[in-house]
Amino acid sequence: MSRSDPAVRLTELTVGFGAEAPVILGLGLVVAAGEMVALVGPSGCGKSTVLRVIAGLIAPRSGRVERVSERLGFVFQEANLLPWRTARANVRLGLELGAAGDPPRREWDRRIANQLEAVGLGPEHWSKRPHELSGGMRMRVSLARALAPRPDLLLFDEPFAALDDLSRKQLNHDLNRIRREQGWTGVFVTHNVEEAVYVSDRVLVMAANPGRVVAEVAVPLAYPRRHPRREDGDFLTIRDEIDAALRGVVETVAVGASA
Ligand SMILES: Nc1ncnc2c1ncn2[C@@H]1O[C@H](COP(=O)(O)OP(=O)(O)OP(=O)(O)O)[C@@H](O)[C@H]1O
Repeated sequence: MSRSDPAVRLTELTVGFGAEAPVILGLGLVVAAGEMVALVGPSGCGKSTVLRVIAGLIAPRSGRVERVSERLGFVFQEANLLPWRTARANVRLGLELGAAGDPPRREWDRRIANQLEAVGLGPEHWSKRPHELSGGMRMRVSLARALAPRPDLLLFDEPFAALDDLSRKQLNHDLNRIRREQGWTGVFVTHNVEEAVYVSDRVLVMAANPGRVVAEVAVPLAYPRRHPRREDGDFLTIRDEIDAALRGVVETVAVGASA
């Protein structure tokens, strides 16, 4: 794909494990450069699998996977920090594992400091080890580690699901700011519809058995996005539309199960 192409394009994707029936069937997904797309859907519909296919960790049975850039970051629900390393040294790991010579070593300290500041972690925390940080702070370190090599594409697998509601909302807000500042493309898996609407430009609703996209809802809300947004009519309309699509998916499953 050339530079003007979408950042990610999945075409007629079918994925299965072993001899089992496919878990994803005929899925298509196009993510424009700079766009954030959220994936929601019932447990087991294949959201994480889609991320792993995009990352090249799983080969599909059939279909095409196209990605403009190899510069990819992955953020998981667990921060997965090295317990013996400080916050700063954990972010350094992102550079150690990145492309050799990029950025040059003399720029590492500045890059690490910039990313820790971008994710809202002050210098007073940089020398702390993970057990001295809160869950929200650990996630911020994890985010900084993924951002440090300056990826073009970030894949988020329920990154804030284990956090309390306030921390999650704060991180949603900060993520929007960081994306605006840094301009990467993202695919964000979540079970939380409000979060999906808050952090994305478009929400795709997936159904299970087999996993596929059944609805697509645009989120034409301008930055900055406010919390709480209960008074924001557009936000509620969009959230309700996604909720209705999800209810449809779950009811279909229930009817299928009783048939
Ligand atoms: N490595 C694997 N081997 C066999 N089956 C797998 C493997 N990975 C995923 N699956 C199956 O593929 C289906 C989709 O799993 P996936 O984790 O992508 O769903 P999900 O939508 O992310 O679920 P959740 O919301 O619960 O995290 C599930 O039925 C799961 O059991």
